[in-house]
Amino acid sequence: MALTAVVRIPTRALLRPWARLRDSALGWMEPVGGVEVSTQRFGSQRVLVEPASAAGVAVMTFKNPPVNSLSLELLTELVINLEKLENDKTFRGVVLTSDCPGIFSAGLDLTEICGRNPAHYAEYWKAVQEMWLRLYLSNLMLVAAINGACPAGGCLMSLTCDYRVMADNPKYAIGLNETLLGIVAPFWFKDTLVNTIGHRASERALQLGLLFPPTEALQVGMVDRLVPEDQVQSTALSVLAQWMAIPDHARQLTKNMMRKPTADGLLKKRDEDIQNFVSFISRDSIQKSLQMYLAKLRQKKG
Ligand SMILES: CC/C=C\CC/C=C/CC(=O)SCCNC(=O)CCNC(=O)[C@H](O)C(C)(C)COP(=O)(O)OP(=O)(O)OC[C@H]1O[C@@H](n2cnc3c(N)ncnc32)[C@H](O)[C@@H]1OP(=O)(O)O
Repeated sequence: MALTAVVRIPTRALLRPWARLRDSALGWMEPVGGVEVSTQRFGSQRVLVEPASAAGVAVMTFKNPPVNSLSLELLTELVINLEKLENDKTFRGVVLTSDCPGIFSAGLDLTEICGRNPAHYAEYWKAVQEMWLRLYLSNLMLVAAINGACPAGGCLMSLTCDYRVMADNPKYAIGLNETLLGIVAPFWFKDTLVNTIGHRASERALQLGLLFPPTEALQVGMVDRLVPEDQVQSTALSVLAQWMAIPDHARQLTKNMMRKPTADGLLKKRDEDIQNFVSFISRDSIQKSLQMYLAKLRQKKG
């Protein structure tokens, strides 16, 4: 496979995302008795962040209708808000969930990787890498409250969390279905899955692009718990309450020990991975496959 395209990788956007988006954090910190504590809802247009009633816990809700596709804007806002939470030492745990009924996230925004130019693909892929690295290596305890469909990039996002609670609704499915779109999950998607469900199950799931209904997802270990739909968030919060009992320092060092070697795999060749992605996604045959897939999604309604 010849991977020869050379593209300029824009660095302005994600290295300093603060400079790119207007900060809409209202009442981020309130001085109380000389100590700064977070008390109010904050976040941005597509990522709401709300302190939970339990101390030290926040709920991060994705709100990018209709399907929470991971657009460049959503990815940027996610990273900004995560960084705020990481920097605010009052928070130790975060529940990630969705505001779109029946959908956790439809994964990467196909309109970002279809019909655009190489510079855009490079900028977008850098944002996807950044989202994965920040979530995967986060010092915070992350619990995914999967309240709907969770394909591809949505599944990847949930796999970066420390624990996954999924709605027990057979209409929903979770998995890395990239091959069904004619594309290939990159090595770091694969590594994240292997670290979660093991090599053999990953090999089968990735080749076949399997989307697991909740019961099968639980059996294979892709999610940790199934609960009725209206209990997904409350269960995620109670899981976090249990994890909060562990001393942070020891837990964080342990998490880092488990995950750093996988993250290093990407950190060592981020630029090469971007070049590979841009070459691959720019091919006519891949663009045709993506266009056909998008057209099929759009036709579903008609
Ligand atoms: C070298 C490495 C190379 C490549 C690696 C690239 C990695 C990619 C990973 C990915 O994440 S690719 C994205 C994969 N995602 C999917 O396959 C999910 C596709 N969507 C669905 O299956 C369904 O939309 C749903 C189950 C999430 C929701 O179903 P439903 O509630 O019936 O909604 P609709 O299907 O009617 O969709 C509403 C609306 O949203 C558009 N849309 C859906 N998914 C995406 C998406 N991922 N990106 C952009 N837009 C999406 C859909 O076309 C509809 O648009 P309308 O204009 O018709 O309203």
